[in-house]
Amino acid sequence: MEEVDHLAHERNKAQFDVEAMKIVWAGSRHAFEVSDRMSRLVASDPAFRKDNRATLSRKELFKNTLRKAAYAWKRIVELHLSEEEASKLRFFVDEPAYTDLHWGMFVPAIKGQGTDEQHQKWLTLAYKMQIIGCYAQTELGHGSNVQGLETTATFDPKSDEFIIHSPTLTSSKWWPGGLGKVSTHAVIYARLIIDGRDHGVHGFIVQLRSLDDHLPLPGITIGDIGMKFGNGAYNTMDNGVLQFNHVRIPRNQMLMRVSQVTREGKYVQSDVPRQLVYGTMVYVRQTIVSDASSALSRAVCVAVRYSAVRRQFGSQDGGPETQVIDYKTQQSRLFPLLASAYAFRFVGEWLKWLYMDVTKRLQANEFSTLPEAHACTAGLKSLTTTATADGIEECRKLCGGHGYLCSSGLPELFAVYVPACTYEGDNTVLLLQVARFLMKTVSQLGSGKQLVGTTAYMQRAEHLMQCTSDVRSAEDWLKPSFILEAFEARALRLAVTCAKNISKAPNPEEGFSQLSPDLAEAAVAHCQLIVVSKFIDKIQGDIDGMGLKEQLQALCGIYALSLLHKHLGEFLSTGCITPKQAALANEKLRSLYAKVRPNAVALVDAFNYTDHFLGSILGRYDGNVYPKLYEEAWKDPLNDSVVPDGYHEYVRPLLKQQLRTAKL
Ligand SMILES: CCCCCCCCCCCCCC(=O)SCCNC(=O)CCNC(=O)[C@H](O)C(C)(C)COP(=O)(O)OP(=O)(O)OC[C@H]1O[C@@H](n2cnc3c(N)ncnc32)[C@H](O)[C@@H]1OP(=O)(O)O
Ligand SMILES: Cc1cc2nc3c(=O)[nH]c(=O)nc-3n(C[C@H](O)[C@H](O)[C@H](O)COP(=O)(O)OP(=O)(O)OC[C@H]3O[C@@H](n4cnc5c(N)ncnc54)[C@H](O)[C@@H]3O)c2cc1C
Repeated sequence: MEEVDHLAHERNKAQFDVEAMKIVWAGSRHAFEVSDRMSRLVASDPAFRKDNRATLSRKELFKNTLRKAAYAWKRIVELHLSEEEASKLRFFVDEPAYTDLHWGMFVPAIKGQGTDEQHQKWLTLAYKMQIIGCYAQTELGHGSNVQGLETTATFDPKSDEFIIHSPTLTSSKWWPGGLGKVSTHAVIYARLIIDGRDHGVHGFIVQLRSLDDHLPLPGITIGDIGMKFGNGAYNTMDNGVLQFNHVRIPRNQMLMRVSQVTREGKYVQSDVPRQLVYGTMVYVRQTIVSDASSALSRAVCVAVRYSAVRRQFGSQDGGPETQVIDYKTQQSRLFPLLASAYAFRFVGEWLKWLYMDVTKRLQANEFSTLPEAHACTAGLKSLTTTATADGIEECRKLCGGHGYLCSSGLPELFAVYVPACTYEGDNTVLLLQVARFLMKTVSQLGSGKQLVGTTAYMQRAEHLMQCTSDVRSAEDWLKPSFILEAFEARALRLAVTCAKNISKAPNPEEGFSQLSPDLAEAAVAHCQLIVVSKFIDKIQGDIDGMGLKEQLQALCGIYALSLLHKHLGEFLSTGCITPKQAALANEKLRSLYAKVRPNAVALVDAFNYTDHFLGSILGRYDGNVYPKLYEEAWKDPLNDSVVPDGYHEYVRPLLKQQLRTAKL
């Protein structure tokens, strides 16, 4: 039967070159080609089927994940895929698995914190998956407070070993992904104790399970921590618990790039800053920002396509009803999310560049940009994951009742995604790290110190603290200089107000603690400024293709002005803009929604997602929603029989009883 594209009329309206936008979204032609090839490879292979996850028991689900991970590795080896291709393939398999932690944290931890000899030994094994590793930092009693970890690594000079021990229940490692059932090794974080002296938290490579029979090694107790939020979802991952009972490891299994312990038991701190022990978290936070754009764009793709298919009310003379995407309220909820998906894509690209830059500098023993890299990765991880988790849920609501069906793909996407607000640093805790960085920067204002990078705008404090916006027309709000000035002034004024209020407290720590809700808001304002400014930079760079710049300008305007609208209280109370200018911003926003409307479907097509990856009947490329939803319902195991199991035991007797009562 010929396939009908129910969204063709929408695609025909597009005013830009979708194929060119696919390249911009992917970052380069090369990145697009790799991504496109890997997504098709996964989508066309029935071994990667994923539409049955919500109906599997935990054990079936987990075994299925093991099968897929093994099969993915087989394909990676058979096809001689590069690291980039392999990581894309795993991405499109779209199922959290122990391999995420092996490649995403265990390998980077050894790379970042190990010495050359340690790389030689451990990375060689890890690259071939001859060992499987995880990242075991969090404990039952402490996650955010890394300095509060209790596991100990005591140096025994006699045997030249460390004794790894869990002294309390709360020191049990708790949460590490891949730990529960699969990992043979872990990078664990423990307090280094030498001669009774505590040198703080350090990383160690520890073998957990036998490479022959997979049983835990002596002194190790290990298991899965149990079911998590949602059906399917993150339950494909074996988040684990681990206790050590005086487990011995050789001295050379402490990760020794940052500091070393000599044969004689001397602790040597190299020139490298101690904070590099936290380096893996900086790396992963950076990848999480790019992942946020992937997750949000996926939900937005579903909601945009379905909003174009769905009709409700407004039929004139028996004609078709209104597509719900034409309701202005739908647009005002949906288009800022579409714009955010693009914004997070571009800020993620920039953050990757920043991370690579800081890594190069660290290799050359240049550490000056590390605090900024920490603040940017922490802040943007927090900002983008909060917005994405909220955005996925909003997309579910934008799809009405059908959004609540698992076959919409949105409930599972939300359940898989929402822990990103907690893992790799609780989002509030991370905002407070940004705030600390901002308070330090504010305290340097006027000292003559040159401010660079994302705080360079504070250099113009004298102007930004007293300026009023020159916006006179709605059109002015499209000018980058007006938008930037309003966002810079708001961020700086919020930060300076916090600093002033802290200085009134008996001491800075007390002041910081009292002011922390305001500080978190100041951190959000600073991070939003970064996203807006990187979006503007992107548009001002090389963008080829018919109509691309216009569309991206409209999306950038929507991103910035919808934030301005959402945080109007802050823009007005800090005196950055007037109520009149706020009304003009709203007027511009409405016109931008109208500009994006005919392009909305094409703008989500530019994500180039296969139907397999989207995993959503509502978001199908061809928009053929209703027949497929109807078909899908009959596949539910509950529909295997007409009369359900349990009817004769629990329903029939009730009905009989009512019959008897009725006769009486
Ligand atoms: C492609 C691959 C995909 C991969 C996907 C992977 C799968 C993902 C699956 C999910 C997997 C989930 C996996 C998981 O979840 S893994 C577990 C993740 N855990 C966390 O993220 C814990 C969060 N807590 C912390 O990071 C620290 O304890 C914080 C930071 C809160 C405090 O810390 P502490 O009490 O020590 O600090 P302090 O505040 O006195 O600060 C002291 C100084 O240190 C500086 N500082 C602090 N931190 C950093 C840093 N990082 N780089 C550079 N510098 C840093 C700081 O600015 C300050 O500097 P200064 O002011 O003195 O100059
Ligand atoms: C799905 C998932 C996967 C994970 N994978 C791993 C892994 O592979 N390896 C690993 O080591 N860990 C892992 N973790 C653990 C994760 O990193 C921690 O849960 C996370 O860092 C948060 O720490 P916490 O649980 O101690 O939260 P808590 O710090 O206990 O947070 C509880 C509340 O207290 C607030 N709070 C805490 N401190 C402050 C403060 N100073 N100021 C203000 N408010 C504060 C928080 O905002 C939050 O609202 C995973 C967690 C999840 C959910």
